[in-house]
This record gives sequence, C-alpha cells and structure tokens, in this order.
Amino acid sequence: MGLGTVDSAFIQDVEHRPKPTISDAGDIPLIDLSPLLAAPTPSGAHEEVPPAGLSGLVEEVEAACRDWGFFRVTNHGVPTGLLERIQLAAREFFALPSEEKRRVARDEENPLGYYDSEHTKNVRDWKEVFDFTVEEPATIPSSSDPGDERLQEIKNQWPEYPHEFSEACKEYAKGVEILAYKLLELIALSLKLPPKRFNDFFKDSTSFVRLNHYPPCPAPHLALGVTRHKDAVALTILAQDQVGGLDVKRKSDGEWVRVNPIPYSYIINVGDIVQVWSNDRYESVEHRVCVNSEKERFSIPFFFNPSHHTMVKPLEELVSAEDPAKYHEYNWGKFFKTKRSSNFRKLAVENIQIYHFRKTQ
Ligand SMILES: O=C(O)CCC(=O)C(=O)O
Ligand SMILES: [Fe+2]
Repeated sequence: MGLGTVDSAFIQDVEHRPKPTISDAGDIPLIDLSPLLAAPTPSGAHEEVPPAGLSGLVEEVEAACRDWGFFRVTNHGVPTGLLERIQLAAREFFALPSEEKRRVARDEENPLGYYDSEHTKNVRDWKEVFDFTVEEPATIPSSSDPGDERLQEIKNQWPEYPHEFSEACKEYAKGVEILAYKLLELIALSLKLPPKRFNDFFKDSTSFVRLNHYPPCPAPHLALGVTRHKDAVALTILAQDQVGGLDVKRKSDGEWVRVNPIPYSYIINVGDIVQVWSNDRYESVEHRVCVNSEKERFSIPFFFNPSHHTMVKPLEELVSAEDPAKYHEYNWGKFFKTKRSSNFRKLAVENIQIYHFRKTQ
C-alpha cells in the first residue's frame, strides 16, 4: 500500500483485470422508500399481504432482488448528518500515520479494527479498512472447528484519534440498522412471508460496519480495490462517495457494469444468506471495486448479519416437493468464523463459500 510500484500480491490474473471502458449500470433499480414514511411501516402488517400503500414498493423490491440482486434506495430515512459525520471521521482516521492506525489493528484473536492486507480470492485488495460491530460486544464461536462449542466475545477497538470517531461510528450504525430492518421486512413481504419472518434471527446480531479506504493506485488496470466476490451476509447497505468504482455483474448478460454514485442514496444488495433462505429466488450477485490513479475513494458498507447460533437453510414456506431445498443447513457463526480467520492471510485454497452447502440434484 502506498508503494510507488505495485507489489505482485495485488496483481489480478489477466481475465479478472478491469477493461479500459465500462458501461454505466443506469438501469439498476432506484427505489423511492417514501411510501414507508407515509404509509404504516412494514411491521404494521400482520399478514403476508402488504398494507395498501406498500404493495407497489414490495413489487419493486421483488423485481429488483430477483432480476439484479442489487438496487438503490432514496428517501430511506437515515439522517444525512449521520453519514456526513462518519465520512469525516473515516477520512481523518485513514489520514493518520500508519503506526497510529496499527494501534487498533486486528489480529488473529480479534477480527475487529484496522487492517490493510485483506486477500479476496487470494489476491490482495488495494485498500485499508476499519471494522466495528453494531452490538458491543458481539458473540461468535471461538473456533471454526464444528466440534468446539466455546464462544468468544469480540470487542471493538476504538482509536484515540479522531476524538469523535467512536461516537460517529456508533450513531451511524444505529441509524442504518433501522433501515436494515425496514428492508428486511420489505424483503419478507416480497417473498409472501409475514413481515417479521426474519427478525428473530437478528437478535444478538453479528452485524458490522466497515470503513473502506481505497488510496490512489499507480496500476489501476492490474489491481482491484476489492476482487470480485459475493457478500456472505444477509443484506449489505452501502454508502459510497462521489468517486465511483463499484461494479456489479449484471445478471441478464454477465457484463460488469459500474454503479455510479447518487448523493445520499444507498446501494442495497442481497447476500448469500438471503439466497439460501429464499432457496435461490434471490441470488447474491458478484461485485468488485475498481481503483483509479488520481483519486482516493471511501465507502461504508453495513453488513446485516444474524446471530452466531442461526442455522441458515431454505425457509420451510419456500420449499415443496416440486421445489426442494437446494442447500444443506449451515451454522452462521462457524461460517463467519471460518471466513474471518481465513481472509486474514493468503491461502493456498479457496475460502469457504455457500456453494459448498449446495445439494447435488
Ligand atoms: O466499496 C465498495 O463500493 C464495495 C465494497 C464491498 O463490496 C465490500 O466491502 O464487500
Ligand atoms: Fe461486497
């Protein structure tokens, strides 16, 4: 990071390097959530039928999740001031000298804090990150070993500078979590389920927020800010700045398309957990981040995750004799622990993925 030349650990294989031009994902759905402010909230519904004012919105969410796995939202209710405050805190934190940032570095024991050497698909990402959980502390398994039932409390590591940092982070997380629950309820309704069908899974959540900083890169045609990947989570709620660089693999034709920034909107994507719960009705879609040689970029994903003890499997209501469960169940905590410990270093093999739980048909 910050090297004049690019270390070979960052270099992508030829087929995964970004092309010089990319088309804009202009047709990615943009959903106006204002009906949520005017009509009863999704939680006002007690049945699988959305309240009158929300049925159009639920249909839009259904189409977006089915056709794209990605959408953007406006009028989402997260106060602008919360986003501006955490963006400023992130900018100030990443501008600190490296030794200062390393005082809150993650290590093998604690997966939270600062980190600049993540490998996605065994290629190093051109970025530095800071992770914190929404619940403080959060509980996860101590080991990825399925026979080991011990648990571990993971604690946020807050830096001394900037002084406002932890406050800005905590308040932002609380604000976005409200939006996360609204989206979860809309997604439940869109699958013809009661709006709170998923809510219990999120008590004692393992949700976390990541601050991403992508410094200018001298070789943006060779490296990526984040290598192509799918999010292992339930839902991601992403704030990106005005620089741009997020690419989504469009389902209709498999082309990479750029999600250009719209100020104060959020980018939502369904993760692997929703894919499994919905028995593949909604797929978790591949995405990546391109970097550029002039501008640094910041982004802030909120990863909405269930409790560690959640057993993830296709929902009973969505499977039938004609449409049997496509996945074996897996324990979210063990999955998370395996993924978090293995992305700490370059591996000789691929990291854990949900298709390892797919049933052969
Ligand atoms: O920076 C972005 O736009 C997206 C980052 C991302 O995909 C991730 O952190 O999982
Ligand atoms: Fe992602």
